[in-house]
Amino acid sequence: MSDSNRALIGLFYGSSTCYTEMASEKIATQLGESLIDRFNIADTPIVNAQFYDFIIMGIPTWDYGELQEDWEEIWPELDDLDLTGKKVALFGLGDQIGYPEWFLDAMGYLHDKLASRGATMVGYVSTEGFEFEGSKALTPDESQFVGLALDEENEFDKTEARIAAWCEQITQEFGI
Ligand SMILES: Cc1cc2nc3c(=O)[nH]c(=O)nc-3n(C[C@H](O)[C@H](O)[C@H](O)COP(=O)(O)O)c2cc1C
Repeated sequence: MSDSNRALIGLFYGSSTCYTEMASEKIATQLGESLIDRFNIADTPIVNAQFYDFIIMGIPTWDYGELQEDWEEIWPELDDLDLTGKKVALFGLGDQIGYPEWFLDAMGYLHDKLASRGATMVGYVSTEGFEFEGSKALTPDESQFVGLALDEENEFDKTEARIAAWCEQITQEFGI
């Protein structure tokens, strides 16, 4: 894709049963399709994220606190990214009732990896209203998740409002 065809924001997601993919569509609709190029990491090399100054990444947690399989496969490639000067916002999908001790863990792993590659991480949200026992996706004071928290198993009815509020938040934090 040439520079002139590229949108402002690059969104990269992995998804095994399509929930993260559907959330990525809703986020693109909310922010405006013309602002976003959306990629499934199963088909697009993650190094392409470097073309964008504003990056969104979506990751579900699987198998008791593990990375979703496509993220797991490309994980070593994240070490080659230079994200200096880039702003990155994450969204994570999980199940706070089925897996309360590992809620959204994978988003936490991705957050720490990208921060170590120089990214400025934005898009944190309050944990208020969620019920879980443990999560690797929390800020040090445990008051916030390090990205948008979505639970399509138990709180699908809250997803739309959560996405709308978060998109407004990251638009401000991106400064676009
Ligand atoms: C076998 C299995 C294991 C899961 N393990 C976790 C987990 O450890 N932590 C969590 O927060 N959610 C867990 N989930 C919930 C998924 O993250 C959730 O279903 C998510 O929406 C899947 O997203 P995807 O369809 O994009 O892959 C698990 C779901 C399944 C079916």
